Amino acid sequence: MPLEIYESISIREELKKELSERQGPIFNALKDVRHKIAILSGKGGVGKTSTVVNMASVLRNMGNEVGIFDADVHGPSIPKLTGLNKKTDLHGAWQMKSLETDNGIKVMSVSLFWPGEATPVLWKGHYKARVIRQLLASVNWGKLDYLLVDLPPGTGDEPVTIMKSIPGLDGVVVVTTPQEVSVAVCSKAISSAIELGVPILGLVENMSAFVCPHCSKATPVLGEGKGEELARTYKIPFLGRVPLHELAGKAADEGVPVVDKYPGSPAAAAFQVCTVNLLSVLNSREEK
Ligand SMILES: Nc1ncnc2c1ncn2[C@@H]1O[C@H](COP(=O)(O)OP(=O)(O)OP(=O)(O)O)[C@@H](O)[C@H]1O
Repeated sequence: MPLEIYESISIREELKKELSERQGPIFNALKDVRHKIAILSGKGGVGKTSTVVNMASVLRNMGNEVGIFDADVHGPSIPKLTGLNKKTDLHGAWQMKSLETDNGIKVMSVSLFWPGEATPVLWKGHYKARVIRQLLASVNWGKLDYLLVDLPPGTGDEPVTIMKSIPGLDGVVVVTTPQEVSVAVCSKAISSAIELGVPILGLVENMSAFVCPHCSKATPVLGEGKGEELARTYKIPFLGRVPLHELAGKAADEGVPVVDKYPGSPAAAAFQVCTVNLLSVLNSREEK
């Protein structure tokens, strides 16, 4: 048997062990969190963070207790997209306090205590992983129905290390655009999650077509149907497609999820559908 196969088997076993961990500081911090869902994209800039904040808001608006953990150390944009510009406090040795958005979503992100937006994070891989694990363990999340984790983009060991750090992870939601270049990288991310035994809860196709704000005509500027095709290939639930829409970008710049700022817009309606579909996937998994 080739060496790589031995390696992947041992990584998979290690991951399974960590995901089912029933002790330790991270397990304790997350013990009252019912569902833990990570959002993965492979390629950067496809709308992973937008999916996180909008799904979180839809869940919150349904009356759930919701948290967001921003694990994207290099481009932590959750606070910006949720209008959080306060800084959090260090309470004693690594005891962190999450901050709450206006509608009561708990948020933790490196950028909440980082000195300035222009200051880059120059941590090495193993140190980054340690900080992320420490952050996860030191936040008092309390009782949550859903914790959404914004993973860093990529298919390397960074998102994998973070997934490994979350005991009892329900699975991942994958986000891609319909563009060939995004779908290709995304399929790598899906393969690595499958290889590691992480359940894929569903796929969201973002920026699926440009909706003209004047005539409402939809034009598939980044291609058509490739996300859904990818979901079919891997037998992953297709959660829905979100159009590229002016109001989604505008809401992000205003620091409010589009589902709250422009609830009647096509992008808001689409995020709503994707979240409801995600909930049915979770329910059907629970019934099994
Ligand atoms: N459906 C959409 N319509 C219009 N603009 C969108 C849409 N989805 C995302 N955007 C915009 O595209 C940009 C990238 O989105 P976002 O930050 O969510 O992507 P990301 O995949 O998380 O990026 P990164 O990999 O850098 O973290 C943002 O400016 C966002 O407002």
